[in-house]
Amino acid sequence: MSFVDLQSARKKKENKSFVGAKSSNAETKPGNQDQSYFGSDGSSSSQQLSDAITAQLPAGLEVRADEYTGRGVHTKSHVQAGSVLISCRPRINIISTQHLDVYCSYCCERPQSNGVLKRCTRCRQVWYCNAACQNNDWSIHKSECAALQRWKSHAPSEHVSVPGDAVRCLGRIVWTMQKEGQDSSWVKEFNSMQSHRTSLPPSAVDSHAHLAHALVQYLGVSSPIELAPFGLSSAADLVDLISRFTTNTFTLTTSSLGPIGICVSPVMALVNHSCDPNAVMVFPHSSDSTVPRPNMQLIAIRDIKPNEQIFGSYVDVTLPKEIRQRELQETYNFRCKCSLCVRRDIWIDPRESVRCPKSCGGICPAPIDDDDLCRCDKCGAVVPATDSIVDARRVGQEAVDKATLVQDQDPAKAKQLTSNMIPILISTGLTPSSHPLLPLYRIHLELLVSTLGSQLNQETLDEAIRTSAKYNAGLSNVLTKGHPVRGVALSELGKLLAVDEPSPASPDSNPPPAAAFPPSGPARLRLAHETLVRALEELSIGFGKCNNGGELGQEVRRMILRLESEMKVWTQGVRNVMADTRAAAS
Ligand SMILES: C[S@@+](CC[C@H](N)C(=O)[O-])C[C@H]1O[C@@H](n2cnc3c(N)ncnc32)[C@H](O)[C@@H]1O
Repeated sequence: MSFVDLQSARKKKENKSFVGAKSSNAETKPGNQDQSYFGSDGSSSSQQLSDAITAQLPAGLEVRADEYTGRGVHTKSHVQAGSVLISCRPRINIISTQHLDVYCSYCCERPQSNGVLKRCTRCRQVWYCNAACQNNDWSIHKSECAALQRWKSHAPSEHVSVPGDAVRCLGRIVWTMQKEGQDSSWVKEFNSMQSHRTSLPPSAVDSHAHLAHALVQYLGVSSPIELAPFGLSSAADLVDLISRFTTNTFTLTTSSLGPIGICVSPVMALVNHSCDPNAVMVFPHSSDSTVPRPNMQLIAIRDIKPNEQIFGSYVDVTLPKEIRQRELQETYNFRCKCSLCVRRDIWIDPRESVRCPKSCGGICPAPIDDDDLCRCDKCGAVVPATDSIVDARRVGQEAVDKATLVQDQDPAKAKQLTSNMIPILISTGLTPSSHPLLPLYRIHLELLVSTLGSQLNQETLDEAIRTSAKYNAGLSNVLTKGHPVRGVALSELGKLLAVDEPSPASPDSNPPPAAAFPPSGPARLRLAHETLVRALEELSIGFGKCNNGGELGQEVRRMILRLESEMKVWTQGVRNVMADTRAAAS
């Protein structure tokens, strides 16, 4: 439906207007009392776009709505890849339970070198950098502190002595509402976010009910009337709260994309999803200490034309379409119709591809059913034994699920799963970007890297480098250049290559080092340098040019300089030896 169609549809909706393209126009100015918009499920919603949200949008951006995706953020002018589109401190953030003693619960930073976090002496669950962070957090932690103590006193065992992340985040949302009042801009901002209460899929009803139950317990409320001070006067309000939370929450990450918590930012929540995004949300941790932490940024990873919509991604876009669609439907309640999901041309998705059986260099679609006829895109060769590929992918998916589940508690078991499954999937012809080979490479790499700290040996280091190289090759086929996931993975590969070799191959070893991967000695250093330079290029886009690639970009830059001086020493050493040899011969 076009913008004009939308306006006529709007007229049929009794006097209501929507937040539209002409946001500067008085008729559609955000904050008008009669505003509503068409939700992505086609029903009209009463969410109003709060003035406080539009005030946070930079001048070059505006909110427009369409019938399918609801409101979304559009650019008014040309934007270059690597530009910061929105920068803000999330309104609410919490640190995940397993990281509570690692990251400050106010600024979400790790303590500076040699520093340690300090624990709240009352609840003994939440940690801060210093008294300043604790004071800044106290107005909300005050209620949280009492609730955490109450929860712990009723917990049946030590490992459930802290409520789940979602419940703790919901707690902070409602205590902020209570503290700031029902007419506050926070309540307006929160309530203007999308809710799917009227169209919840059956799969979501149980999880919402479970969350609601845990929240009520956490708040220490024993009757519905006691929810009134939080602005929750009916069960519908409670479902709305949880639906808004589920639909609009972001993962809080480190400067290298490690998940450490969750956060809510109503302005960022206006960004719609695409499986082929032109922007990403990151926490770059730039060196500018004047920026309030945590600092969340929306960054363009492609050049964006004027009037284009900005899309982030809500799910892992390296996953195949079927899995992405399922996750988007279950959590966000929509069927994705992005350019990648509706692609109709003859195109083989690298996420589901196998190598040509005749090794011509082409690829074939991975069979979904035993009787699929799959041909190479270059030479037309037919993929044989499709049933074994279908089976291997199914078992591979099971291995991914199981390895993910046991990765932290039983890494040896997880490694056994990945070590067994990877060669099977390679032998069926899956390409490195194919699912489930790509996530298996990632998990296997994480497991190898985690053992390197305690037992650095050449064999494990080399295996980690080979796995990382495969993982990077896979990512480069499915993610745009400059996507931060690519930058982080490349920097990891560069760092592994730069590790001092515990027992480098001798020049006369068999096979000759020049033919082996990874190379040894100076060739390895050169490759490390080249990889880190490429990583820095990608990080400078994905974590923002003005942030110099964020904290990780700065670390990579320092490593590049160190390698350059190391390589100079090598080169000088070789020159000296040659000069000595010449002198001795003459
Ligand atoms: C974080 S909100 C994004 C802003 C939202 N459109 C609004 O009006 O507030 C997420 C919700 O937006 C809608 N949405 C986001 N991306 C979409 C897409 N590509 N297609 C359809 N609906 C989408 C879905 O309803 C989803 O649950």
